[in-house]
Amino acid sequence: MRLALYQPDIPQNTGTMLRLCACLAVAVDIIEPAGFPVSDRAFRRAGLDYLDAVAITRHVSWAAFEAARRAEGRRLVLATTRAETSYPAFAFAPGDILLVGRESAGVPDDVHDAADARVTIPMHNGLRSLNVAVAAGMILGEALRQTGGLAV
Ligand SMILES: C[S@@+](CC[C@H](N)C(=O)[O-])C[C@H]1O[C@@H](n2cnc3c(N)ncnc32)[C@H](O)[C@@H]1O
Repeated sequence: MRLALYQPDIPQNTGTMLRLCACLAVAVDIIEPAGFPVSDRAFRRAGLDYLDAVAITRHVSWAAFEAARRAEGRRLVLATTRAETSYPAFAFAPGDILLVGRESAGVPDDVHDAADARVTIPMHNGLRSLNVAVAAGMILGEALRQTGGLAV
């Protein structure tokens, strides 16, 4: 299981997700451009703990990420409010990449359409969305539970 961040735009959310992935032994893909510097040096300068415990792969663009993913034959599962499949009802596989969108704008339509599957966290009526790091934590937890990845 991997977590991919589509053009992350809020450093604090990214820090939270990197820490989550360090603690759960999940590798992270950062799809650039990001809204802030995402180099190792920039993360260290920001005082990000756990950096040595998480495997981060940076991709210069969506196209570069897609090329790498397809070469590895991994399924892409998009977390989105625009899906009908509730995440616990989805059958995750160990090689899946869970993709989360920008805090400000989610993902564009072409990225939405490129995903092999789309899952949602059902929410109370009329509410817009969860914080991206919270959504990532909930879905990753379920995906790892299903695939036996919680025993790190
Ligand atoms: C704050 S939301 C983006 C909101 C944005 N205004 C939109 O319309 O997509 C940031 C990301 O968190 C994830 N997310 C938030 N709430 C979610 C939910 N209920 N189900 C699945 N993913 C969710 C998605 O990956 C989303 O792209």
